[in-house]
Amino acid sequence: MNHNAKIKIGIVGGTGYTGVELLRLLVQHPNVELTAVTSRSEAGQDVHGLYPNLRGHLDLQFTAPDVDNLSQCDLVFFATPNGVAMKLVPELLKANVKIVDLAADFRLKDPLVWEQWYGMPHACVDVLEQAVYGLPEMNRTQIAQASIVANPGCYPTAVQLGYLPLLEKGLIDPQHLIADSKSGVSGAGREAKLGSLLCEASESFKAYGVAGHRHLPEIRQGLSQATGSPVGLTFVPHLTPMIRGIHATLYGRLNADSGDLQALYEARFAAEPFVDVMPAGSLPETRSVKGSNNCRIAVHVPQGGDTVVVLSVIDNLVKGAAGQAVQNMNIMCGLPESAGLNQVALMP
Ligand SMILES: NC(=O)C1=CN([C@@H]2O[C@H](COP(=O)(O)OP(=O)(O)OC[C@H]3O[C@@H](n4cnc5c(N)ncnc54)[C@H](OP(=O)(O)O)[C@@H]3O)[C@@H](O)[C@H]2O)C=CC1
Ligand SMILES: CC(=O)N[C@@H](CCC(=O)OP(=O)(O)O)C(=O)O
Repeated sequence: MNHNAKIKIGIVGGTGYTGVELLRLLVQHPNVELTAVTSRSEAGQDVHGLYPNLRGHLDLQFTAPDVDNLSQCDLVFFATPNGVAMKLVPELLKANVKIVDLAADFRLKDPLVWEQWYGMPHACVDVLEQAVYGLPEMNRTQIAQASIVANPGCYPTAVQLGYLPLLEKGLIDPQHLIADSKSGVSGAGREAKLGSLLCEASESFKAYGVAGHRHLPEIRQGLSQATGSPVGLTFVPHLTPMIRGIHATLYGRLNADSGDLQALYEARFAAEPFVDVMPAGSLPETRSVKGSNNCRIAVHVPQGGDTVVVLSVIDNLVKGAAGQAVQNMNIMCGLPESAGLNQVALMP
């Protein structure tokens, strides 16, 4: 790709929380030009009319999601509910448009598993086969060659990054992994839902999806790739009364000779621009990554026992969605991986 010409970008689903987060990041990206931002409900309206944070940064109107219009782009992000992208992507790929899907349409390699968890048959199994799972810390080389990237889910990003070093080295029992994970309410999207109301979600804390959450097969698929064989995982998500952030507390039973885990984590992520292994004994906070594309990780072995506890935090809308999507775009387009992604988190 010619680095002097700006990459023409389309966003399908520009009114949602991940859509506006893509806009926040991309208006400051040096190598892109936003050419199409879609919304069915806001078509014809100024984007900055809905999101005043973009006033002075973007002069564009929402348009209806039209394939002919989107085909003029070099790369299109889908920030839409599950099941939307798979209907439009085949035509866009034929028009040589690269795709990053923030939804789950292309994340699960087995179409029957997808149907089981998402309740609908897959619309383009051939495209599913060519899609690359967009966790750069695992699949960077394949992402660089991909026409279509499946951006990981928010919980799966925090959980997989936290477990990878231990599983790659075979240091924990892969059959009894426990991922106790908490998310802010923006993880549920902008659409009106009872559970997202202030009076329902604030000043309270609860688990959900204990019997089975659709991120379970996604995390299992990624961790099985890391170990080379199926893993056993108990994944319990929780809703916390905050807007952004994911905190995953990950447990594993150590094998006898596990060695210096702090050194292992530091070495595994030394070259990763967006994974910060914190000093021994640290307790990462979600606010330390709020608004940034970082994952901060700390590794503990309480009382020197046989259980390792890994703490992994991300912003669900950034490393868990839009930031990782831009990171994938950078890799796919041969740009510096950190281009447009150097935001420092907001504290407090
Ligand atoms: N929120 C988060 O933290 C994360 C979300 N994701 C995933 O990213 C995707 C987007 O999430 P989020 O931004 O939270 O969702 P929202 O509900 O906030 O936004 C959805 C967007 O999609 C558009 N849309 C809805 N239906 C269609 C359709 N049939 N055709 C075209 N556009 C449509 C909506 O606009 P309009 O109706 O006006 O067209 C809206 O802009 C989802 O798949 C979600 O699971 C992934 C990781 C984290
Ligand atoms: C707090 C909350 O509701 N979180 C969402 C997950 C976030 C997400 O959007 O994940 P996908 O991209 O895989 O759909 C949930 O549990 O359904």
